[in-house]
Amino acid sequence: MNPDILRERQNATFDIEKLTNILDGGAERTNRRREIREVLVLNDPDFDYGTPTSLPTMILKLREYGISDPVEINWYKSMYWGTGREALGLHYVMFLPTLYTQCDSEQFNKWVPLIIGTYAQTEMGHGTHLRGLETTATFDPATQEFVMHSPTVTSIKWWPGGRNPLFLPLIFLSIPLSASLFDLFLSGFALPTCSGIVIGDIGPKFGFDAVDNGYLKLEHVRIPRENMLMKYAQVKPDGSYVKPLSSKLTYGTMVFIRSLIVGNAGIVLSQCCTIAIRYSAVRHQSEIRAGEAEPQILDYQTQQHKLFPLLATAYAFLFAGQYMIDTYNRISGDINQGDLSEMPELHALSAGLKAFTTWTANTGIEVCRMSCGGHGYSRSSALPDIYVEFTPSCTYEGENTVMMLQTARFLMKSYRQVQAGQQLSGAVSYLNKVHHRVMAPQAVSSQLDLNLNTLVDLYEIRAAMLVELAAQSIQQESARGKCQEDSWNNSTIDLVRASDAHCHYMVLKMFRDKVDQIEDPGVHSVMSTLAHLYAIHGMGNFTGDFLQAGVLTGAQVPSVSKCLKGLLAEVRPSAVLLVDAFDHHDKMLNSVLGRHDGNVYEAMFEWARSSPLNRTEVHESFHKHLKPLQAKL
Ligand SMILES: CCCCCCCCCC/C=C\CCC/C=C/C(=O)SCCNC(=O)CCNC(=O)[C@H](O)C(C)(C)COP(=O)(O)OP(=O)(O)OC[C@H]1O[C@@H](n2cnc3c(N)ncnc32)[C@H](O)[C@@H]1OP(=O)(O)O
Ligand SMILES: Cc1cc2nc3c(=O)[nH]c(=O)nc-3n(C[C@H](O)[C@H](O)[C@H](O)COP(=O)(O)OP(=O)(O)OC[C@H]3O[C@@H](n4cnc5c(N)ncnc54)[C@H](O)[C@@H]3O)c2cc1C
Repeated sequence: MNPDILRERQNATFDIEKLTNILDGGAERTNRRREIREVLVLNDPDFDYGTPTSLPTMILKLREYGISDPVEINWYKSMYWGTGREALGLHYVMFLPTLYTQCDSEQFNKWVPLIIGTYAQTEMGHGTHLRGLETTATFDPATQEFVMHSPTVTSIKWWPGGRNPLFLPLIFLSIPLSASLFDLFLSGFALPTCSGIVIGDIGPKFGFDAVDNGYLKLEHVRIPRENMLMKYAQVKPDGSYVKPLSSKLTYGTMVFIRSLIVGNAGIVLSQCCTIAIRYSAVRHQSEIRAGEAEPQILDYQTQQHKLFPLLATAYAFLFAGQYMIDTYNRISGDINQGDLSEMPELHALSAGLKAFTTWTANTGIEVCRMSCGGHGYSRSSALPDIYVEFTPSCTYEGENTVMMLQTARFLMKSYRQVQAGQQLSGAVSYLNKVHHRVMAPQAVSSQLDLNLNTLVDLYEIRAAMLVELAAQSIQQESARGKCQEDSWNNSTIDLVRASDAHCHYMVLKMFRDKVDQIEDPGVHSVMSTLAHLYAIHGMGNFTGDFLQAGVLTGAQVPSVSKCLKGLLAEVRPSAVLLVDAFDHHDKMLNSVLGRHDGNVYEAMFEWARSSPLNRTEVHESFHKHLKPLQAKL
């Protein structure tokens, strides 16, 4: 083991295993995750990663082991495929959940065990604006079929991932009866027997190469009436339409996957922090004091300032992901029982946190890559591949700006309710104080109050102020004679800013609540330090907001920076131990820089030598192209 990394692991001030258990949701979950990793994947003689049979093997193994929980599927897949994506991601996280949540019992029993599918909602002309989707599904009572049709070039289904060229069970969103409502259809076409279908691949992408994203054009293709997913809405044999309790129930799968993406952003950021911090512990470069040995780059304050706030953010997002999934499971359980009262809040929370966490993690991956210098740009670091695979999460499953505006819609509605004298509960209950003006900033002392509860209060006041400012912008636009829609559009910068601040407050609050639950003194101490770092770092990035909210004075601003530097120094001794607690297996990370043993250079040389370009002393292209050319010169 590299001596630097060995030294970093001595004198631990907290129990790493206990922290890993907290991240997994308990010791039993840690044991189960490791069982899946060690027994069901690594020590499985059929484990054949990287071969053409990998995908079918994985599917059959998941079924053989009876793994159906989304988190356990993700544990298995991420061990099997490492940090990359694979062609069946969409099947597990969108196609199957749609069948689970939108099929009636007969359809469920008929389809779920049997098929692999994709989710074809987006069209060439519309990905965000679902009410603008153009694909039609027209019911023909004479034949008891729906006629599926792509009326325009912009209605061609575009992007469905994992498009299987031969058999095409897919979930469709189409406009069967009226522009405002659309429903889900399962359309199983066996190509090429089924005429009226034009299918293909949309071509090379920025990345996501393991997933074949396709296109699908339908020309009056007929499917049985029974293929409409009929849990919430039905078309009867006589053609009568039974509307769902809410038209937004059709959107349920997107809420589910957005809820998963929150935790996934934490996982991906934790992978990158593991790579960058372990590498920064073994990389020596330049000098701090003339004549002395080159220091570990982790001892540079700027390197700590790049990485330690991201380390704190990774923990914050992992805890937010746990909260999001628990909230999703609770509310979707209520929805299943017909209680839709909290559906709007679930939508607003999942949409906002999906955007907030993916935007932050997306930027953070690049900071981790650049903090590793040239070796960070090598594919051997795994950081370029992680970035390329993660960055579309800011676009898919709800484009982030649009998602933030959905959260803003909920915040504005909540603000209006408070103005009308209603008492709010849940995540927006802090807006009650705005109405009663108890949001007045506390007496701000000359010293920065570092109590975590106080910091959460300051973030709450900041969010409330920005919500109020956005609402006032809309009111001012209306007062200028603008219609409601234009008043909204002319305030969308403020609205996104308010949603961002609301999510930031929510994430810090979840972090603080999780720290409060930690009983082990050592783990509590180090997690409390990270939560403080997360809060103070955000205060440094958004100082203007806190000044504008009156919860920070100009005189206190220097102490924010001073406090931040102190917290960076406090984290430094535990940095490697804190990434060890993420418990990412070398085989999954697949990173020369992030190896657990820290033996980076030896592994990098071996990695380079294994490159296909180094198979022969002189590359064949020399003999094929250059040598004949030289002979002519
Ligand atoms: C730990 C385990 C980890 C597992 C790993 C998971 C990681 C993930 C890996 C990646 C997986 C797969 C690869 C990705 C493949 C990508 C697939 C896709 O992208 S599928 C397509 C996704 N498309 C979208 O998300 C479309 C976005 N657009 C919309 O959702 C809507 O058009 C919207 C919400 C923008 C607008 O809808 P609409 O116009 O109908 O509504 P209004 O804005 O007019 O609002 C009216 C009213 O409705 C409420 N509303 C809207 N949506 C919802 C909802 N979903 N639920 C509840 N309520 C909703 C809205 O709030 C308004 O309410 P009101 O009271 O009137 O204000
Ligand atoms: C890797 C990848 C995989 C995908 N897989 C699938 C899949 O399997 N199945 C599927 O159905 N789809 C899939 N998609 C499509 C994806 O869901 C859409 O790209 C996404 O919903 C964004 O919609 P759009 O492309 O129409 O972007 P647009 O909405 O056109 O966004 C373009 C710009 O317009 C802005 N904008 C749009 N509306 C508003 C508004 N109301 N207010 C302010 N600004 C606005 C956006 O903020 C953005 O800046 C995938 C996409 C990617 C990148």
